[in-house]
Amino acid sequence: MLHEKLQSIYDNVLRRNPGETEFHQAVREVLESIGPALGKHPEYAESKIIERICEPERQIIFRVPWEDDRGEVHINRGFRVEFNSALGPYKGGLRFHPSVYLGIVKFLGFEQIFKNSLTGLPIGGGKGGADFDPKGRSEREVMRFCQSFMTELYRHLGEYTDVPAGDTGVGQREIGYLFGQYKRITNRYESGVITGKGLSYGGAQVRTEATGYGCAFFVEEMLKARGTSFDGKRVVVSGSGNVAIYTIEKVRQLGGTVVACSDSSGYVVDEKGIDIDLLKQIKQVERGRIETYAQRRGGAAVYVPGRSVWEVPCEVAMPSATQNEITGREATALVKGGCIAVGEGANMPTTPEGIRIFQEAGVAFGIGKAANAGGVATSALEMQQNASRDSWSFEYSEQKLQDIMRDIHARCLETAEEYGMPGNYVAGANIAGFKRVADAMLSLGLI
Ligand SMILES: NC(=O)C1=CN([C@@H]2O[C@H](COP(=O)(O)OP(=O)(O)OC[C@H]3O[C@@H](n4cnc5c(N)ncnc54)[C@H](O)[C@@H]3O)[C@@H](O)[C@H]2O)C=CC1
Ligand SMILES: O=C(O)CCC(=O)C(=O)O
Repeated sequence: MLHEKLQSIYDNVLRRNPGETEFHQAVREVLESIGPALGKHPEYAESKIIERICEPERQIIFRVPWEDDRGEVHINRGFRVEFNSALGPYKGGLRFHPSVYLGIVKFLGFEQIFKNSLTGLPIGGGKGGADFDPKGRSEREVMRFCQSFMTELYRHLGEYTDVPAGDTGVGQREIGYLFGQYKRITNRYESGVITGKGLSYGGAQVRTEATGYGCAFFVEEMLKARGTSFDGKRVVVSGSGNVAIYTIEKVRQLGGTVVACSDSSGYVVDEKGIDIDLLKQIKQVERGRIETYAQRRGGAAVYVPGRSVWEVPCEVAMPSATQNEITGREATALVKGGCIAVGEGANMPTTPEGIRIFQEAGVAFGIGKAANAGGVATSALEMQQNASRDSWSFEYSEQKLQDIMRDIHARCLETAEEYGMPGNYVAGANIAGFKRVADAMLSLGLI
């Protein structure tokens, strides 16, 4: 239930952004949390801070024409939503996936405002992407697409303006092509204009691993707060992309056993624990399907096509694939199967009903904007290194990431406690993330 004033703001968001259901969901979740902060700070309402936060500062939509290997012309749609720059340049990834439309980019950009604020680092919120499907495309086709995408986007970017990175469908390969085209068009070696770069041309140690490692560190803190640890825990991770792979790797180092992971075609169960080297070979080198993993593991693993990985019982669930993958049905099954903690590596992977079920069952629920903030935080560290023409060691960078995740965890818990909702990471993350942005917006005046 929303407070009357917040309901009217939400109704206005629905009216002004018709059909953008994922954006509506993301806004509602934040509005449901921040009521108590508004009670303590009437100045936010007086200056219409919430109405302003819900309206992007700028939305860019553009045509992306490109030619495939047979000479056929394709037209895709590109997006960049520059949501909020009160804390720093717009910062957030690019998603290449056929499902991308304005509502998805706006939900991701909106989440990014609060996530970036929670890191404590000087980064605003933005997100972008295209309805391009890289699956099945050749190297050359992907390169031509990235070049055409950047040929329009470059004019909106800059290390002090807007700094993209990767997300679903955009990894180090695509970042290389995007940065190469930016450099070519502008004739500037402006390393800090994009993050997630390769180590040979301005990338930072640990950025590739950061979202998954960070999520594992966050869950470790949640478990510690409940007097337990990953040690001996049975863990399920959805997806098998960037976030999933490094979540699996770190969970194993922390003593847990990841028994299942997935892709959009199905899932694999490997009771002895997912073989991370094999998974990396299939997914990162060969860009193959998860079914191949079970084939190569012989009898040790089983492939289950076309079903949700959330039917596999576990003590810790780490959704790392896509939005709304855990609905009320999956959450109920997870609780019945003995799940005690959830760490969201993906953005908004749990529906509002799923969140309610976890919270009512007393499951430690680590919301994505806190649990997966390690990726963007390490991007901000990459920007710091680029600005000072420096590069830090892996060990130093990983320690920084772990410290940041511990701080975020502590901030969520302290804020939830302060506002009378102890242990509620959703409320803690939303209120703490919101307050920092709101205070900066008040200081900057009506802009
Ligand atoms: N890359 C990053 O640094 C960050 C990513 N995220 C979020 O994490 C999630 C995953 O992103 P990445 O790992 O970067 O993307 P990716 O493109 O590397 O991997 C995505 C994975 O999800 C799987 N997947 C997609 N749709 C699926 C479905 N319907 N059912 C089952 N599996 C499905 C794909 O098969 C693939 O294994 C997204 O929600 C993204 O927004 C969040 C924070 C940072
Ligand atoms: O590293 C970044 O700038 C963005 C990461 C991202 O897209 C996310 O946090 O969802």
